[in-house]
Amino acid sequence: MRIAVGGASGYAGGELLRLLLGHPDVEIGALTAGGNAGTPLGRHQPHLLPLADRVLADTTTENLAGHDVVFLALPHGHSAAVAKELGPDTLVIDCGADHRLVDQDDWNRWYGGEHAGTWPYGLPELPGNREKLTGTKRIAVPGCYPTGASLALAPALLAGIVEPDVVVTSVSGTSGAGKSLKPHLLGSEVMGSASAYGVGGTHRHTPEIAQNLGRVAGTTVTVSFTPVLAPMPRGILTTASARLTEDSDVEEIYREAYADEPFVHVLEDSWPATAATLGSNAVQLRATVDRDAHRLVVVAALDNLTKGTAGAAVQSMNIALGLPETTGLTTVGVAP
Ligand SMILES: NC(=O)C1=CN([C@@H]2O[C@H](COP(=O)(O)OP(=O)(O)OC[C@H]3O[C@@H](n4cnc5c(N)ncnc54)[C@H](OP(=O)(O)O)[C@@H]3O)[C@@H](O)[C@H]2O)C=CC1
Ligand SMILES: CC(=O)N[C@@H](CCC(=O)OP(=O)(O)O)C(=O)O
Repeated sequence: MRIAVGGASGYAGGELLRLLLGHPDVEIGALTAGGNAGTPLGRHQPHLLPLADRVLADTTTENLAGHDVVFLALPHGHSAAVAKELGPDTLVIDCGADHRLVDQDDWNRWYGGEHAGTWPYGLPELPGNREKLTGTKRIAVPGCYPTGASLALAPALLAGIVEPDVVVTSVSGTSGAGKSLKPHLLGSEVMGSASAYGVGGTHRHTPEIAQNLGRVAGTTVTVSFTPVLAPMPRGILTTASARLTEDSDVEEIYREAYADEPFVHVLEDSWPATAATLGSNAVQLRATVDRDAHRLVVVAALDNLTKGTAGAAVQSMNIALGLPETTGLTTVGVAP
């Protein structure tokens, strides 16, 4: 199976290629970029030695056509035009946000411009998603924050044990912001400091989290989401909470919800930490009850570039193509 990666010089593109180099059914075809087209991949992804001499092509439909699978790891708003020109037989996997949202008003408010449509959503662990991914030729990969937040709260909302009004705080590593130069991500700004941003319900992942949880709960879910930037290259640690409507064995609800999921690990003896998930497609999570506050509290850790993007893309590709879901993916992290 020949694959192409649009945006191969970026963080998500690099992680896709790291995983795809270990996928037994994949042959790596075209690799494209924006301004860095014409330069060797090794200059941008020195960890991908087997591909170091490959020269990046321009991100055009012509260069990406003729592959069985095309991954698009491009900035928001750039995937739709490319995807439209790729034939219906090509599996197109968009790591950006262009095809995630269902509601036109949400799209207009949070992104704007023409809405390219909604594709099957690459978070197989949410009810109904795995079936929609099977055999599809178009996949929208979730945002990294919605992955942690949705997996943290879905079992409780599905079981109906919490109010549909949730609070989520997620600490993220800096690679979540992409590779292009951003003054607030300069080492001197980030090192030795954690800082909140997108505060007060202004982050564009808020509607995506609400969309996922609303679908699970069968009712509108209000989401108060705060992202926090931390001085680490990768990883997301999410703390999510909601008021309980009844006394329940939350540990058992979470254990059962994810018992058959190869990539979601419910911890019993320790609390999730990002370091344990680095480079792995695992989400580690644990739920408990804050008895005095009468709230469910869930902590979830994942690698924003693996399960948060590229790993989810490969996992979803496997499902779409009828391959074993775990092919080319690991739950083994890198530590310390
Ligand atoms: N980083 C993360 O944790 C996550 C990222 N994503 C999504 O994945 C996508 C890529 O993100 P990320 O890898 O972090 O971003 P990067 O900035 O690291 O990479 C962007 C890639 O797109 C290319 N590119 C930029 N502008 C253009 C253009 N005008 N035309 C064609 N190619 C272009 C860049 O090429 P060049 O080097 O030439 O500029 C580079 O290869 C985004 O949509 C992002 O939202 C999703 C979930 C998590
Ligand atoms: C730390 C950081 O800046 N993170 C990014 C989220 C990256 C991501 O998941 O997602 P998209 O695919 O939706 O861009 C941000 O807050 O914009």
